Amino acid sequence: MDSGFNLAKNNPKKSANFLSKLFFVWLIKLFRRGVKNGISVQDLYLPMASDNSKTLGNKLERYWIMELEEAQKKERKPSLLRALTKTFIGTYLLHGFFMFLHLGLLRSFQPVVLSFFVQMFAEEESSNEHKKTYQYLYGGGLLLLTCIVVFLYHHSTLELSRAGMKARIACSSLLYRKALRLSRKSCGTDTSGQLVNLMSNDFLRFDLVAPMLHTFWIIPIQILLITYFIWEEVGVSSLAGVGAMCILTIPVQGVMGKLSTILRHKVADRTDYRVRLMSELINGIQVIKMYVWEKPFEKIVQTARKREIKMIWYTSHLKGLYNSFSVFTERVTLYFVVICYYLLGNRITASKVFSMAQFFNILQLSMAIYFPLAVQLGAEALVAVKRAEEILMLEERQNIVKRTEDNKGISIERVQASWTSEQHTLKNLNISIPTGMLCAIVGPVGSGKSSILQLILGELNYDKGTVSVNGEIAYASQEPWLFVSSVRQNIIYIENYNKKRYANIVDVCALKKDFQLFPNGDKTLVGERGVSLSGGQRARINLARAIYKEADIYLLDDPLSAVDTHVANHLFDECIAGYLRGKTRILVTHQLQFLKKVDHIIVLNGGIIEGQGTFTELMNSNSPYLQFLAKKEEEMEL
Ligand SMILES: Nc1ncnc2c1ncn2[C@@H]1O[C@H](COP(=O)(O)OP(=O)(O)OP(=O)(O)O)[C@@H](O)[C@H]1O
Repeated sequence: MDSGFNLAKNNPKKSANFLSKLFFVWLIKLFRRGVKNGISVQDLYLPMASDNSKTLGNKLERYWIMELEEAQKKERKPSLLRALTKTFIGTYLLHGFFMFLHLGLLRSFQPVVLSFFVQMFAEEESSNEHKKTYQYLYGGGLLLLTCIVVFLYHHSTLELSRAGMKARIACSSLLYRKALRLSRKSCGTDTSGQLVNLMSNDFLRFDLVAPMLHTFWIIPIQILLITYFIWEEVGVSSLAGVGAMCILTIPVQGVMGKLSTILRHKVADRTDYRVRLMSELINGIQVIKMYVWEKPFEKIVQTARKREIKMIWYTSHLKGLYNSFSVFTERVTLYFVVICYYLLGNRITASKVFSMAQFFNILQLSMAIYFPLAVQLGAEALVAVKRAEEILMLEERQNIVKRTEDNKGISIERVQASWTSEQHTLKNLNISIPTGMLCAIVGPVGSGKSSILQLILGELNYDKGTVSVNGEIAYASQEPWLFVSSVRQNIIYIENYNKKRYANIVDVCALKKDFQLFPNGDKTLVGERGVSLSGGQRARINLARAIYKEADIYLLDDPLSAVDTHVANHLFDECIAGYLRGKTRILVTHQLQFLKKVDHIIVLNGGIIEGQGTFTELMNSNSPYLQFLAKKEEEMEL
């Protein structure tokens, strides 16, 4: 549960002065360390306050909630893209303007100054009296222009990438928060694979796409400006070059953009499937090894990976094909212009060819590299946003916990709830459990016992009736859940360690003897998902974690079935009926001997309450399920 370290070094950018920021001097220490020893996670600085995941997550969440409300009012689909735009538009536009300055304006002027500079060395200019002064002037201008372009380029690209990084972090934070609120019903779908893939893969596109997005409006302006400059240099011949450049790039880009969206969707789906498959395999690795199913499962994974790689192969080839276009576009266009200019009877000079080579180099960079890259990354980022939207729209847990002063621990009235749209799992449920009562839920397999606990936890949403729960809830699941850490950490979980309480709980959960058997007592490490423990030990540690939490209501899903009768009696008498006395408790169980000791029993069958009351009341009313349990017990005793 603990990542093991915290970043401790303050970010030097915070205290850096203007010059240090301008030349990135604040980073030199880190680079030096990197050159000497390589950089490890411990060397990294604390993020700036404005890059903090909590701050960014809060900001985006605010706009996302506003977007949800607006979409509901206007009866349209909510858009994460709109929320993202509202969150980051300020800084993004400012640095977009700086990008326009260097990419759109200053870069386009560079070849013009270069042309003047080259002209100063041409023979016919030798008569010019101020030739030297102009040479210095244009040379200095060129140098100054290059310096400004370099500074603007680095700082605006860095800040725009930072905006992309912020969008990635904010989206990851928003999805993480959503994942914690998802109902069990939503978790049952393909969600976990999708979440992992989105956070580790899809959202990375934001960092890359952020500096590129401005090219959508800057490049058309740049093209107009450069076309004008080329026109000034070579007149009508410029159209041949710009036309050739447009033909070689725009249609290809359109096709590329469409194809890359389709392929990205396919790759993402196949990666989701593989990640889900792998996580299921790892979860069930014990069973797979036990039945020696390694080879067939290896084949399944290989097939999934092959299908994924096939799509990645197509994407890479498409990228390769397009990159090969960019290599000859610049030369071909320059060739067209020069030939056209010559055929129209003009004389070609060095200043014209040099400046035009530069103009076409810029055009080629923008039209054949930046623009298509922006189209491709934009399409991929859009797919990521759409996929994130799907998760953000999934059903959430209902928060039904109330704190009222009345004596009602749990009250469920006329509730109808279902996991799927086809069938109702719980029907017309009426339960009232006063504070401090010990209530047992019994019923055949699949009758809905665990579903009632999920309903109380707010994990199963209901479409009719009311559920009110008065107080804090602790829950012990039917399937024990353990994480990789010490046994003690598995029990205290996220609560504070209280020696006395902990010792009591170890005692009532019959764990003392087990701790003596462990090599390091309760400090023994639990292996991945508790593989080094027996089923009974896992169930008791899982129960102990729920009991350790100071709560008003304890929901215990069949904790006694994984242990022998002797231990089950100890758990019931010492823990459930003893230590937790005075708390509201719901115990799911199949064991008749405990039903005699509880205050209230609910008999469930097919999602309907077949009967409820004390043990004697139910036996007197000939409850079929209790009769069945009693008969079974008699048979066992014989
Ligand atoms: N997370 C879930 N998603 C979809 N359906 C579910 C989910 N959990 C339970 N169900 C369905 O709800 C019905 C009731 O299941 P539930 O687990 O509540 O029964 P149960 O009485 O606790 O059974 P058992 O004694 O085996 O634990 C079953 O048909 C089951 O398939």
